[in-house]
Amino acid sequence: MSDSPEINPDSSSVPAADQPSLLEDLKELQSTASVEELEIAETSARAAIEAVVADTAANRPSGATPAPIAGPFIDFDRVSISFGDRKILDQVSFQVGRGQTLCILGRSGVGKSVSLRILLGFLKPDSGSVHVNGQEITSLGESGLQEVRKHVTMVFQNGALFDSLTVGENIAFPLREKGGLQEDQVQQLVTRLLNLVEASETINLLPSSLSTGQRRCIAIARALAAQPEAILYDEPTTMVDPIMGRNIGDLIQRLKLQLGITSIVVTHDMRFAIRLADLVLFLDSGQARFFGPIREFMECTDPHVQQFFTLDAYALPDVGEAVK
Ligand SMILES: Nc1ncnc2c1ncn2[C@@H]1O[C@H](COP(=O)(O)OP(=O)(O)OP(=O)(O)O)[C@@H](O)[C@H]1O
Repeated sequence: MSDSPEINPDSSSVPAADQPSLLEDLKELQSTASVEELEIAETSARAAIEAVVADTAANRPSGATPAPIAGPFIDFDRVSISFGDRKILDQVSFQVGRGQTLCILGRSGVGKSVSLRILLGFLKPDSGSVHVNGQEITSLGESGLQEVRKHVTMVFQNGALFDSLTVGENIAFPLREKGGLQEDQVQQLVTRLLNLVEASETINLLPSSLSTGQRRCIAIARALAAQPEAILYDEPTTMVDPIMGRNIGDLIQRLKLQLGITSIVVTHDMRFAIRLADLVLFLDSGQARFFGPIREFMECTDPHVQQFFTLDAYALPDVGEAVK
């Protein structure tokens, strides 16, 4: 199969220079562009990334970022939650290292989104602990949780954009909220973030005129404006076409490789998970049936995992090939 998905190498074991980057996207231009055009495109791509990285570091208020701790950035330890007499998560554990991407897979209703809401403190587990950068969050009050949400943010399916504000104003919103930036700095950062998500042409549009996929890219740019260390995505490829799905996947990958963002992605899309994940959490009947590297997941012989592959192969025929 010519376009079989590649399994991502463990990012921690690959030298940065060998990792794919935004600049690799430019290789696609090689068949059509002149050497000069390529150099300009490459230079501006590199400049956009470096500028966002620099701004991300420079504009973070001093003392606002907790010092990195040794150990996982996110640690979900034996977490259980029930609604009424329905146990949704039963002693579920997983860990995500800084800069890693975890994909949470499983059939409908197994608690994937509930896990994200627990991580953001919107739901309290009945038992277990959740640490973010070493801090236990399940016992925090609202002000403590708001502090955590500055470092771990969420991109919702619908983008959760303000419909009355233009795209540019939506992205500027968290920058202005945070304070400390001159208006021209806000505008520069908005431009750079839109370049990073390759949507600069949308700056003056209202969200209602965007496609679902574009709204998600803008939501990612707005999430980045808050300078998070981790981004949680709930079904980022639902209701978008395969090309837009691939663009969103490429963007999540770039944020990992270029900005070191930690990602947790809830998805039904196996191809997406194969391309992006360092780690997989597979939820089934309240339990973590599998947690570990994507490569081991692909070889997992647990009958529940195998059944998921089989069902997925019905929905997406060429994923079956990838699983074999
Ligand atoms: N606040 C709540 N009160 C009661 N039940 C809830 C609540 N939140 C979620 N649930 C239930 O918990 C179960 C898991 O929900 P969740 O949204 O995590 O599923 P999911 O795995 O993300 O599924 P899908 O892939 O369909 O989005 C569902 O049965 C849902 O109805």
